Order: sequence, then C-alpha cells, then structure tokens
Amino acid sequence: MPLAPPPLDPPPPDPMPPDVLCLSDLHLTLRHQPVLNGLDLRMRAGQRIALLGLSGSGKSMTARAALGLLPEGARLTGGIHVAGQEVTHAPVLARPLQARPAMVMQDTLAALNPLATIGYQIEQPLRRQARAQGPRPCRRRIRAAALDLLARVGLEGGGALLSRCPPELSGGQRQRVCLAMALAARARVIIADEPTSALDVVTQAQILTLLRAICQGPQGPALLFITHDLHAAAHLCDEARVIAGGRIVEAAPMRALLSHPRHPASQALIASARQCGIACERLFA
Ligand SMILES: Nc1ncnc2c1ncn2[C@@H]1O[C@H](COP(=O)(O)OP(=O)(O)OP(=O)(O)O)[C@@H](O)[C@H]1O
Repeated sequence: MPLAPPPLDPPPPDPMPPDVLCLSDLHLTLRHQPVLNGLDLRMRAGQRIALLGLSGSGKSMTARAALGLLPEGARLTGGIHVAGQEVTHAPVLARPLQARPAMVMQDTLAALNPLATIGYQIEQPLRRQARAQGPRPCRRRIRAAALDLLARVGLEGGGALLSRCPPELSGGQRQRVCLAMALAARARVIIADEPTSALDVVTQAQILTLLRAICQGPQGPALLFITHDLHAAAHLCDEARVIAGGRIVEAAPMRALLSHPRHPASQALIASARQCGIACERLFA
C-alpha cells in the first residue's frame, strides 16, 4: 500500500509589509537648541498614523526632516529611510523620486507653484514616469491620466481646471490637487500637516474621507497626519503617536489612546480636549 503523503506544512503567514518610512534615533538642533531628541517612528504601506502633541513639541520638524526640508543650519543625526532608501542628509531635491514623501499642508498656496497651471503640475510626474519607460511620452495619454487623477480626488470636470493656476482655485480644490499630485508621483508616504484647518467643516470631512480612501491597503501610501484635532485624528487614523520634548512618548492604537492615555503628555492632551467639550471615549461611537 502506498504511503500517505506527509501533511503539508501550513502556509507561511503573510510577511509584514516593509517600512515605507523609518525615522531612527533622530536628534535635531536648530540654532544650538535641541528640537528632536532621539525620535523613532516607523510606518508601513497603507498605515495611517496621527502624530499628536502640544505646540512646540516637534511635530512639524519631524515632518520637515522626513520631507528633506529642514531649515538652514539644522544639525541632524540618526537615520531617515523612505521607501527603503537611506536619505538622512539628502535634501528633497537630492533624493530619488520614490524617496520623496508627498506633502499636504494647511498652506496650499505655498505647497503649489502659484505660477504654473494645475495641468503642468500634475502632468510633470506623469511625464517623468513615462519618460523612464520610453523616449516619447504620448501627450494625449498623459492628459487622460491627469484627468483620471482629478476625478479620483473628486474634481470632476477637471478639464477646465487644468489650465488654471493655484490662486484661481478654492482652498479645498487646492488640497485635492495636492492629493492628485501625490498620486501622480506614486508617493509611498503622504505627510499631512494640519491639512484641513483652513477649510469649512463640510470640505474638511470630504478631504479626510478622501485621505482615508487613498491611504489604505498594502499598496497604498502611508499617511502621517499631524493635527491638534482629535476628531479628525479619530476619523482618519487607526494608530497614534504622541510626541513631547522631541521624542515619541506613547505609541498606541487611536482608540486606546483616547480611552486610556498612559503617558502624562498624552493624558494632558486628552484632558484638555475634554475641557473643550470633546468626549474622547465617544469619538468612535
Ligand atoms: N526655523 C526655526 N529655527 C529655530 N527654531 C525653530 C524653527 N522652527 C521651529 N523651531 C523650534 O522647534 C521646536 C519645534 O517646533 P515645531 O514647529 O516642530 O513644533 P510643533 O509641534 O509643530 O508645533 P505647532 O503644533 O505649534 O505647529 C519649537 O521649539 C520651535 O520654536
């Protein structure tokens, strides 16, 4: 009688997606003042993390370090990897394209080139990618891809927008254009620093929903969401990191942070939100 085949080994568990952003032991001084003090932060594809902390705790400087946009005279040690590439001391323009996080800021006029048309700004990364695949990118195809992206970020009828410049758009439309540019560049990481604080509540909710739809799944970009708005953070992010004195003092799922903050800095944030009438334990209700 033939021997029964040996039982199959169970399939290996899905490997953890690799980190798309890794900040390790960052120390940053500006004008001889310490700003980041051993900051560690890792993000995987499709992960949405809220970076929370009091004013001056180092949130924006963390973002600027990751983006390669530190002010002149900044002294940085530690490690920065984006999409697996080591870029610790590389300013944004010296980085390979895939190691440039996309940014979505409150001040969209500063983030976009005010003199270049929306079409030019969205099509530029598309053209670059097409050129990497062949010498003569087809203009009509690139225009069609730009229109697709505008529709994806909720700017239907984008044809008329393509010939306009950023100052001719509303703040909400400019936020959507920034997101379309992030998609066009196939950014692995999106860093959003208070992106919705200048928008009305309806547009805020639409932009947060859009960010949520874009940043998910193992192929999606990771989102680092910097905010003082716990409502927005709870709506958008599954994970939270609390920064105080230039380092991460608490890393927790968003829900756990809101209901049981452990570090005194987290407790202070949640307590002040409660004083403003925000019922943190009900943010997920
Ligand atoms: N250009 C600069 N030169 C020198 N120091 C700076 C500069 N920009 C920021 N700082 C200092 O770096 C520290 C961290 O600032 P950062 O902007 O990261 O704080 P933040 O947490 O983003 O605050 P907020 O929530 O108010 O935006 C602060 O002490 C700030 O004064």
